[in-house]
Amino acid sequence: MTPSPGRARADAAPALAVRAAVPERDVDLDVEVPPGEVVAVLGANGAGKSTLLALAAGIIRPGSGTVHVGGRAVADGARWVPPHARRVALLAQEPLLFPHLDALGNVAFGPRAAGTPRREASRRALELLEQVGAGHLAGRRPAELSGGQAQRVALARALAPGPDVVLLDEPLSALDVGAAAELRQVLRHVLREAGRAAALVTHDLLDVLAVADSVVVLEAGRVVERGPALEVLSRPRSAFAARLAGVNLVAGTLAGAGGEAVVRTGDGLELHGLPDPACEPGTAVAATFSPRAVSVHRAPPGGSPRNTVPVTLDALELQGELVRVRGATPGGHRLAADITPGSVAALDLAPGARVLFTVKAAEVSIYPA
Ligand SMILES: Nc1ncnc2c1ncn2[C@@H]1O[C@H](COP(=O)(O)OP(=O)(O)OP(=O)(O)O)[C@@H](O)[C@H]1O
Repeated sequence: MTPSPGRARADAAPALAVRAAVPERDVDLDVEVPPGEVVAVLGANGAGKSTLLALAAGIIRPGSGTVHVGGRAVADGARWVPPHARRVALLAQEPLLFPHLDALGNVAFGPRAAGTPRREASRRALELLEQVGAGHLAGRRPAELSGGQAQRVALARALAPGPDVVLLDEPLSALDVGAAAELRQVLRHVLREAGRAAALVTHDLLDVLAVADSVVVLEAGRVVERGPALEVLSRPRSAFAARLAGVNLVAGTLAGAGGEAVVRTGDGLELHGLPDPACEPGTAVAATFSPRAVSVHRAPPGGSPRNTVPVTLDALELQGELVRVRGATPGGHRLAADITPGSVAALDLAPGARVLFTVKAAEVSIYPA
């Protein structure tokens, strides 16, 4: 797997390495999570995502191959380390907290069971609850927590024993949009920014953008694509990554703020858009917009405040009643527009045509990347 830019040390063992097959599921995987890196695991239903987590967590045994956690073999022909001794933590869709313990007790449970003295375990538990924005909930029992609050506590509990790798199985999918957005930022903070290694199974583009350093895409039990998150999403090769992206995505740096926000790329492309509140000027961001929001022109549209980008077309394909027109900017950013067959004819579009794509700033969403 491509090492993480800057963070993974070439000499450090991967936090997780699964090179294993489960023949009865027709799954044969080769997936690595470098130290300090969050890897998003993507794929359609039945692609093998849960099987990957189950192999890592020790819920199923591989038919052949090996599983390593923090450089230590936890499953191979000769060895089998049970789940509790693997130094992995699993966060599922449902928080599954102990109902009779308060939040602090839930988070301190793992360290206490491992022999940490009570006072030290409580201190550490409170620190983690504060990191996930749940310090004020320390004394509450699970029945007194909202879904989002309970999932924060479950996250703190997963982190408490100091696992080598955190496994997250669609951790936001049971939450409403608002709670999911908040927890997504918490995950970004405690995983990606804190340099904790994790494998995150998700179906959500926003999770990938906010939390993941890199992605692996699974299809029919095999890895079909892997690489840095923005690279895979902006130049998807697998059908699944293309569908997930489903949008135009341009990575760059944020300049300005609010109504004046601009994403600048290294090759001179600028896109005005609406930034997510979590975006900060000067940081890496991704501008996204739907192909349906793009208009195609042969000449610059007069007096328009829209973003205007030169594109050389390389493909036209029918998508329902519209034609998806694809091409690349001079800097190599791949973009798509969905327009009517009538427009395609009127503009005389064909591969090789040089056109201008325009999109209103109000149609461009900017997310932290
Ligand atoms: N308990 C099981 N016994 C046998 N086969 C299974 C079992 N669980 C999953 N499979 C099969 O293994 C393959 C991989 O499934 P897996 O659950 O890992 O996919 P997934 O990507 O997690 O899917 P989803 O997004 O639906 O959760 C599929 O062909 C599935 O039918």
